[in-house]
Amino acid sequence: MVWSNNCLKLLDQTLLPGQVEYIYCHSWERIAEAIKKLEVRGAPAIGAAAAFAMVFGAREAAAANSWNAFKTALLSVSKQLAQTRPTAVNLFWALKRMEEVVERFDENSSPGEVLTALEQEAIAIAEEDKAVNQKISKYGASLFTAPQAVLTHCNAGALATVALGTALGVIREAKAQGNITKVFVDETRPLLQGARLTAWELHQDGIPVTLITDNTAGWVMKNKMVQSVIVGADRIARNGDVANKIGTYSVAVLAREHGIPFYVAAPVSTFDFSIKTGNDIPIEERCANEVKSFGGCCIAPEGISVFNPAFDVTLNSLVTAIITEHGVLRAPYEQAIEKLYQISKKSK
Ligand SMILES: CSC[C@H]1O[C@H](OP(=O)(O)O)[C@H](O)[C@@H]1O
Repeated sequence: MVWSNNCLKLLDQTLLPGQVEYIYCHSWERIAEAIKKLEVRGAPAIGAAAAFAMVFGAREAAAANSWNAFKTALLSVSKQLAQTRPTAVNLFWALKRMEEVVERFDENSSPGEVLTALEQEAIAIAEEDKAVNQKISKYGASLFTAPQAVLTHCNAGALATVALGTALGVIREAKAQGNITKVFVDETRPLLQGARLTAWELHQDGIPVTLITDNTAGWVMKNKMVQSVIVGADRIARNGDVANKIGTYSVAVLAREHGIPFYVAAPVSTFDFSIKTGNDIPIEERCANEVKSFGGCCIAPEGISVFNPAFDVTLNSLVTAIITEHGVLRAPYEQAIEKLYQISKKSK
């Protein structure tokens, strides 16, 4: 994503890999639509996009005739952005950061001052994500100490973040260090973020990719074709339970069964310090048609019921390590995440 000349330029991820086309957003409503339609997706990317949406929202709200009316109008925009997708906590983390900027001002502040501060905060959120992913990549690569094949699920790459990616950032760094021989990519039904996005990203980088169907992951592990698994995350609870794309839990159970390490790469902004366990993570359910059709063709009988959760929750007991910008966390996760929480508070 690129912010320039009062426009947020987004790569339309619904058209990849066949078409590389951009969306030029000049309003908070267009960004909200892009998040809902997964034209922009991935927890950190959603957060950064929402931050820029708040910049547009503030400019619209600045037409209000009082400070309180401005704040009320902007809060309304924030609430509507919060309705776009429920699981990725980065969305709410970014909205909160933008709202906190407004609290630094009052009715005596000039509108220009407030708008400039909000734009600077959105830019900071985007720039921080790039730096955070570089740190995650370095810490994560330290776990790959010998050449190996790795499996990943969904897309936690540059497309899911502002740049570089979380899980794919680790894979890129480990590859640069000579420790990734091949990446097995789960296609990731129903929206195929793995086949369409991760395979595209890694292929562009010249990293050897082998695409598999989601139900091949177990057989790949059983046949010792991979030595590790790494995925991203959308929300991590204080006990280390991890919400991620549907199918992640199954991969984690298979990895445990086959004695393969299961790594999660995620920034502090993906931790929800307000919830104790994964039971409290809201799981987005999406429309039935995403499952009942494929490429515009009906693949199931009309009238049948569909259960289409976009995420699942991997229990902390199945997670070998969580890679963050402050280092690698290991069990017991309650203590490790409490330390992370203290570090994150100090770094504010
Ligand atoms: C680096 S966060 C990526 C995370 O987000 C994806 O979900 P979606 O494509 O629905 O936004 C998936 O869970 C990825 O692991």
